[in-house]
Amino acid sequence: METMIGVIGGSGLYEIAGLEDARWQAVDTPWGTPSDEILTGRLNGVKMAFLPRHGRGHVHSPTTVPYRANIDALKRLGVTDVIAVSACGSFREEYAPGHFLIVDQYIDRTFAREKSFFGTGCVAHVSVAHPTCARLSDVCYQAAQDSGITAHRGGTYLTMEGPQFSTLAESRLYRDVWGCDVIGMTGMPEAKLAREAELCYASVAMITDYDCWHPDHDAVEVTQIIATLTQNADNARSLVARLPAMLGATRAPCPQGCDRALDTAIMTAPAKRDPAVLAKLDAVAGRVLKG
Ligand SMILES: CSC[C@H]1O[C@H](OP(=O)(O)O)[C@H](O)[C@@H]1O
Ligand SMILES: Nc1ncnc2[nH]cnc12
Repeated sequence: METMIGVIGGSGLYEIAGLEDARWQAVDTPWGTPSDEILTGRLNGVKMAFLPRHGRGHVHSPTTVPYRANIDALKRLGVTDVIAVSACGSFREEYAPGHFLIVDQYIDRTFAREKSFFGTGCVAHVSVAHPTCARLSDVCYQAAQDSGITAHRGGTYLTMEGPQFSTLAESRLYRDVWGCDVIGMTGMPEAKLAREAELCYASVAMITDYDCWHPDHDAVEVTQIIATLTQNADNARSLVARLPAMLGATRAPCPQGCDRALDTAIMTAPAKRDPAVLAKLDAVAGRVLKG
């Protein structure tokens, strides 16, 4: 199967350079309009798609990012592997601003977002026990190291609703009691939706601050995040630029089964499925619903 790499750029990463045949493309979805047009092209012969999560100019808040439309649009374009880049606060002394963390677990504290493509008319339950793709995460970790970035492999991303940053009590709870490694506002439901859409998904957290728990550092502010991101956006671009050569133009099935997540997930009996709901699932679940 042909590889197509989808990159979701977070705060501070609104475009990538160097694509051949680059063009910004509007994609309509049954779930609404994505955050922005999608930049498509090729890098080292591999198809690429880039979507700024908040839109160019940072238009969408973490709550209003159209997560379902974004994932559907990438799937609809033929994306197979999604690399999600996110600015995150650190709960660990040794994960310092400027470092990257390849996330492998989440705690989802969001409450004001649509979290599934499925529901009345077509109910499905996918596993998110291992919400990121180990194969793709390994490649991201290697690409970070090859780029000279201080990178860490594996950690838990606490996703808060925002848009305000945490209180000190929340920060201490997430760090000292729940053992989380980083905090951000966008990792969920994005990762859950990518799994429902049978996309391999890896999360690259760019650490920008120590949130507000650290006695020797001021509580996080946007100016601090932007300053760290400005210094590190080139690192993120360097990581992304290495991915096509590492992943190759064709791909074998995911060893973890991310690309077959719906094989046993749909509960609603075929005769009871709502045709209007099925029509909306054409891109996300077409593989299992067509048959
Ligand atoms: C810029 S301050 C907080 C903002 O930055 C992160 O966004 P993203 O995950 O898209 O890089 C964080 O989650 C908040 O949305
Ligand atoms: N400390 C923090 N809390 C939530 N989101 C963030 N994004 C970057 N730093 C953050």
